[in-house]
Amino acid sequence: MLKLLRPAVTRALTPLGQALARRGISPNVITVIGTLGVAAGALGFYPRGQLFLGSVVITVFVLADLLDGVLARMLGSGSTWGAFLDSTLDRVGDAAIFSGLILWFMSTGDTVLACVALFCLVAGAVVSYAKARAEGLGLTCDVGLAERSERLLVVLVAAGLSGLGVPYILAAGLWLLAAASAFTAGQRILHVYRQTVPI
Ligand SMILES: CCCCCCCC/C=C\CCCCCCCC(=O)OC[C@H](COP(=O)(O)OP(=O)(O)OC[C@H]1O[C@@H](n2ccc(N)nc2=O)[C@H](O)[C@@H]1O)OC(=O)CCCCCCC/C=C\CCCCCCCC
Ligand SMILES: O=P([O-])([O-])O[C@@H]1[C@@H](O)[C@H](O)[C@@H](O)[C@H](O)[C@@H]1O
Ligand SMILES: [Mg+2]
Ligand SMILES: [Mg+2]
Repeated sequence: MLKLLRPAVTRALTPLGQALARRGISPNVITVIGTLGVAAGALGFYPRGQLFLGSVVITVFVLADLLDGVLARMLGSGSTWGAFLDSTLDRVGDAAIFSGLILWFMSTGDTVLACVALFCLVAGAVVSYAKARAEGLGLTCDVGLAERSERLLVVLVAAGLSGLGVPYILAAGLWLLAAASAFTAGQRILHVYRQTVPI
């Protein structure tokens, strides 16, 4: 769904991409800085209960994940190493976000929400892995309700609003995300099954 915003976001990030390209900055540098920023924001703020500030910092750095691709395409067609680095470091960023929340829930004694956040992390990884593995096998898997952008949107907005004092929003967001991620994993598995098993 959020994929529809990609052309508009690309247009918005193009001037910044051009400025970085003129200075000879590599997309890989943006990828690494974005991941370090996401990890620092998530592990520096979330475990201390600073959920609003954490979400704002993570949002700023997670947008580097769009900028690196814009810059790469501006400089040519993008590199195989860059594509690998981008997807691999996305896993590090995702792990940091949910680990930050899990550490916060554990410190408040909320083991149920800690488990839900852990489920979101694992289910999100399964969703991304299913697509990567399918594409590695020469199949397609570009389907699903909750892709990474949607998952990030839900967790960042829910954590941010919770940090502003909105009650129950983080629990509601995480339960919703857990269900949507599990559903998406099912959609992708079915999509690959239909391509591989003659009916
Ligand atoms: C008060 C409320 C404030 C709200 C503020 C909202 C601000 C949000 C602003 C914009 C939201 C924009 C959403 C856009 C969605 C776009 C959807 C999309 O498609 O995203 C995909 C991206 C990038 O994915 P990927 O990395 O796979 O693609 P790339 O474009 O990078 O291309 C990859 C190819 O590029 C080449 N390459 C790459 C890197 C490299 N080093 N070398 C290369 O060669 C190579 O060929 C690759 O194959 O995905 C994302 O996942 C990031 C999107 C994140 C969206 C997060 C949205 C968060 C929004 C709001 C959170 C607000 C919380 C604030 C708290 C306030 C609470 C009240
Ligand atoms: O499939 P999905 O879970 O949205 O997300 C995936 C991302 O998490 C991954 O890092 C990216 O490089 C892939 O192209 C794919 O889009
Ligand atoms: Mg990217
Ligand atoms: Mg990425």
